[in-house]
Amino acid sequence: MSIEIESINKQFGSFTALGDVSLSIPSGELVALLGPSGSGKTTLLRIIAGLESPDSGRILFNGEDTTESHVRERKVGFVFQHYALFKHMTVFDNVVFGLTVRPKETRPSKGEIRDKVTELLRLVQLEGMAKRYPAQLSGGQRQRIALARALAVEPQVLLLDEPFGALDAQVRTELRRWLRRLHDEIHVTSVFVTHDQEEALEVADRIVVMNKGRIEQAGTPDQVYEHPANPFVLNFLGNVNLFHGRIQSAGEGQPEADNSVSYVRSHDVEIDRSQHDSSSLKAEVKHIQKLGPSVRITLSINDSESFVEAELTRDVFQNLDLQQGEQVYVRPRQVRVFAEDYQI
Ligand SMILES: Nc1ncnc2c1ncn2[C@@H]1O[C@H](COP(=O)(O)OP(=O)(O)OP(=O)(O)O)[C@@H](O)[C@H]1O
Repeated sequence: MSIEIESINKQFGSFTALGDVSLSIPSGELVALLGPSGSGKTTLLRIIAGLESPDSGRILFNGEDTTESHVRERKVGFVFQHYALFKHMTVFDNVVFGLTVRPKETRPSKGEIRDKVTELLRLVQLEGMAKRYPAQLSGGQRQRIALARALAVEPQVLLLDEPFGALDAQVRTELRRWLRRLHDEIHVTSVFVTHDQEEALEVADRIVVMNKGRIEQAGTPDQVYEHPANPFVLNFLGNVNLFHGRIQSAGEGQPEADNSVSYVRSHDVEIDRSQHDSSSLKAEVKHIQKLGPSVRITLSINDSESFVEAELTRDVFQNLDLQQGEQVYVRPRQVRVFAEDYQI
């Protein structure tokens, strides 16, 4: 089922939660709504679901206006961050809940329901757990059961609001890979909300970057990462350094614009012991912070007030054998230039 979001506006009092948001989601796509807290992701998701109505604009499912139709008629499945399963019910009963509450005429037979649960538990890789209670499952397993429950009613659209937000980092990583594989298997049009750029980059077919109730950019993970439309997107998808005016990057010509701001991602800053070329800037190592597989170095550029952050792999850091207080050279590998007046 395709989703068409047409010029959606939503105010809460005088606050604009969504300002003229339009987006086309083709059938079968897995889309991530990515943005900082308060950017309007959940509001948009709730409007797609029919849990909230827009002040103006339309939502079309397969070309049909659903704006007035009730949440039950929209055939959407939900998974929320804290979608508590019914504690007193087994996994089996939780998964089939949406089917057993249907009127008799449309309710599947007991045999059909049993087959369905077996199939769904296979899909979420929790075969053999039908008789357990939620308290006997891990957080990650519970979210997979929540997903099985959402899928039981054969939704045309699956909406996920920070589905792995409450889980620890390792389980989160496992589950997002698993969600990607699951989507490759079932191809249901899915929209998931996240503020975690890594999660969006890894899972989604397309990322919609939101900020202050507007869409800053929509594109494939490669497009938004490699060709950010503006400094907000660049900054949100990785740490950046900001230089007023022009700076030269290694291997590239000098940027043209005069009143421009240059942005360099931390992992695009190279540190050398000797001056490489005219793009090298002399700097002092101020601070070294080890972050698992990478190391973040803060440097101050000599004869200026500017600080630069460089992110190095452990290997590169160890080879350089950097010490706090040392004089080195920094070289931006890739510089992106945007007009000065853009606010991050
Ligand atoms: N029912 C409401 N009444 C008033 N303000 C609201 C309501 N719902 C949301 N808002 C406001 O609208 C803005 C957007 O909220 P929304 O939940 O869509 O953001 P979000 O991007 O999903 O953020 P988060 O990642 O923190 O959940 C926020 O500033 C929020 O306070």
